[in-house]
Amino acid sequence: MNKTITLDKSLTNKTNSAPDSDSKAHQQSAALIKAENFSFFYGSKAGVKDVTIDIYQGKVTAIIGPSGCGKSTFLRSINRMNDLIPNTRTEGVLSVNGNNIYDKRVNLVNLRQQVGMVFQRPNPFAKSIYDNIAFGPRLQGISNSIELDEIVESCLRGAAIWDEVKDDLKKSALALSGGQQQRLCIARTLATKPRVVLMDEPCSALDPVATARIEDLITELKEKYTIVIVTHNMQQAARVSEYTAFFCMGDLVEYGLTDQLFTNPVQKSTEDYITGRFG
Ligand SMILES: Nc1ncnc2c1ncn2[C@@H]1O[C@H](COP(=O)(O)OP(=O)(O)OP(=O)(O)O)[C@@H](O)[C@H]1O
Repeated sequence: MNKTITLDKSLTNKTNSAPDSDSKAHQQSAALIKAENFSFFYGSKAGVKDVTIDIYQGKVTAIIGPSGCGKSTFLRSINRMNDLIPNTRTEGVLSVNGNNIYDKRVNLVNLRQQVGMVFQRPNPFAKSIYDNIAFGPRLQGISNSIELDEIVESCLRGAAIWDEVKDDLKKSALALSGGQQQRLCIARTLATKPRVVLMDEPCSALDPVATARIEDLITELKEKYTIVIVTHNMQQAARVSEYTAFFCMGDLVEYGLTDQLFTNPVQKSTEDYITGRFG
């Protein structure tokens, strides 16, 4: 992943591309993430099977489905977080910006810099607010204090938390509320200048007010980032995403525009899930 990122312009719609009715959105965005017959195995058991999907740049894509259907497995595959689990393997291709991320030559540090991740529970470092944000840039070799100050401010602004913390940058991040901690973690992710932000149920530990702030933030962030969010909350998927992928038992069952998938699903199992008949 040392290559400069350029869009793969040759992408065309194929299985599990979003439907043609969204031609306007297609004109404006290209697939940044592409899975082609991608499977991820834990031992002999597939967590996700034969997934083919185009995920569009600058859009929010929600991944929904019942517990154990492979949502997190697929999400974590996009920045190879699952690599840490022993006895796992993949089949097929998963590419980001035209680069097969499971190619042996991929530099994982670069991959995770370009594909950041926000987890279920906020996980700030036991450091100051400032040092949480400056951590990644410092690792990337930035030591100039003026430059670091600018990065810290712009990332905290980008994550809609600057006004709340600007006078307390030396305070421990652990002293923030849960919702503030999650926005701080989003700011920390932005500090490495990712192209993609993966979010694994980012609001599951938050109250409704903090959840609403994160949802507003997601809507703002999609101007600059491609966001993929796993959520159990279908209302949240409907509120924040343009595209939704419904997984069931490791299969990608249906993928399309969020409005269409929720109002006029093609597959019976999608309809059963979104109407609460199972899951
Ligand atoms: N570390 C692991 N080792 C072995 N099997 C795993 C591991 N993690 C997940 N699995 C299996 O892979 C399948 C998909 O799990 P995954 O966590 O991706 O589902 P999920 O849809 O995200 O579930 P949930 O909504 O409950 O978080 C499940 O059958 C699960 O048991």
